[in-house]
Amino acid sequence: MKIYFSGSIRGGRENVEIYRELIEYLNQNNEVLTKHIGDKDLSVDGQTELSDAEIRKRDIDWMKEADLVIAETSNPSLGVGYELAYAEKINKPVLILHNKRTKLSAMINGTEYFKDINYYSSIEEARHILGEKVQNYL
Ligand SMILES: O=c1[nH]c(=O)n([C@H]2C[C@H](O)[C@@H](COP(=O)(O)O)O2)cc1CO
Repeated sequence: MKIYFSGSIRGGRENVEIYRELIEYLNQNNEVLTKHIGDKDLSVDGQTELSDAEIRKRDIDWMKEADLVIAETSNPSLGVGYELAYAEKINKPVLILHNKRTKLSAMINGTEYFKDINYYSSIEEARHILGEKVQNYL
């Protein structure tokens, strides 16, 4: 299955290690199209080798190609929020992972389209959730 993994870049890179581990785990049995999100060398500046218009076009194309969008929403990010709304607009299945420490935005939690919202407190728990749920989207 092709997965569009969504996570914060310019919103802050504090959770990059979580993104990296989850992408590595997902990529064992799937193809993650957005592996760069887990790249520890990618800073808060984002992918400076591309223009912002090129980034947006590539990412929208990847999202259209993907079977599933997985968004890690713990670190607030305008891009992640935009991607979630875009996934809703094109009717792409969405699974959300959110750390229990913070409260998810009402604009996401209050959207009926986002039914698969999963709260976790450890990376093991997050991996377990993905292990249980991703296969349901096959
Ligand atoms: O360099 C980039 N590359 C890229 O693929 N994105 C996309 C993928 C991420 O899921 C999302 C992150 O948005 P933001 O940068 O606003 O936190 O936007 C965003 C940027 C920089 O905004």
